[in-house]
Amino acid sequence: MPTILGQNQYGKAENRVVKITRDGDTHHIKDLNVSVALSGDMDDVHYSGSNANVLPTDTTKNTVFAFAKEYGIESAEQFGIHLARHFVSSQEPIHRARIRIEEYAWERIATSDGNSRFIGADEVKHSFARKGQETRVSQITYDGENWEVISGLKDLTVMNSTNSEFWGYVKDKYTTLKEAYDRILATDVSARWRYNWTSDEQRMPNWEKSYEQARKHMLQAFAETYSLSLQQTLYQMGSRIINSRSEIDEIRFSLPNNHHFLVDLEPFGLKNDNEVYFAADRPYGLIEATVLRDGVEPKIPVDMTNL
Ligand SMILES: O=c1[nH]c(=O)c2[nH]c(=O)[nH]c2[nH]1
Repeated sequence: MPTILGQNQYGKAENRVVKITRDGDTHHIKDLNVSVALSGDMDDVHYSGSNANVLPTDTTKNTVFAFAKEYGIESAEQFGIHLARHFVSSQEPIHRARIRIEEYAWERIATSDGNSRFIGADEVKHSFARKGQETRVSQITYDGENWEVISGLKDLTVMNSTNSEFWGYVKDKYTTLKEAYDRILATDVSARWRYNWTSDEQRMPNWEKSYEQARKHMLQAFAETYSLSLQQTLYQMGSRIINSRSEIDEIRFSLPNNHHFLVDLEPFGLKNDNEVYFAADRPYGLIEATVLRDGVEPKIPVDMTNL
């Protein structure tokens, strides 16, 4: 049965590039998921396996990261235009380039007090929360006499583009991790907190206000902690809530460490001065712990934050 090749395209999909632009100590983030699809004179590679017209998909990936440094990311559209033009105009066999880009929006974490050296008027200059995606959750249990209310949130994605280090850890024969003195710290917060209210219906907490305040304190602690580990940041987030909200006795966190690896741009003659990162999705470190008011029995189940 004779066959012919139909429409075809190829390239590297889902290049997760994060670009930090430093304007003094104010940082700006562009966080993109860039997919490259090229087409042109590609009959030979399909029919005979000749790669003579094939720019490797690996090269298309490198180009995305190198262009983030060389041209910056002014907008997704502008970045896509640069890339598409480059592939079509620099490679004779390539006639068409389709660049698809998803952009993840971030907003600065607001603070109430201006007393931290990291804080401007009312925003942290290097701390961001991803726009509009967290889910608020709660679990209410009643046995006819007593109530147990556990509230929380999941998928609250936050990032500090500086003020995070990780060093001084155990090194054995399998350790390859390099010590970091200025890294990105990013996580998707999953937290559950337990209210100490159990019965007096006249003295029920204001659930809406309590949620807003717990979320706010958690975010402020994330933004304001100069972090030596995600574990340390977790503890600060938890104790800030316990110390500022008397109605909450216990909080449990599950925090993935969303790794951002500096891209080696030296092969392209470019210096990466903590600007261009590859946002890896897996594997990730997973840091989990409960923070309790002193003297209180822990009651939040260990696995609850993973639900
Ligand atoms: O904040 C961190 N805590 C760790 O336990 C850890 N382990 C690791 O490889 N990187 C990190 N980062």
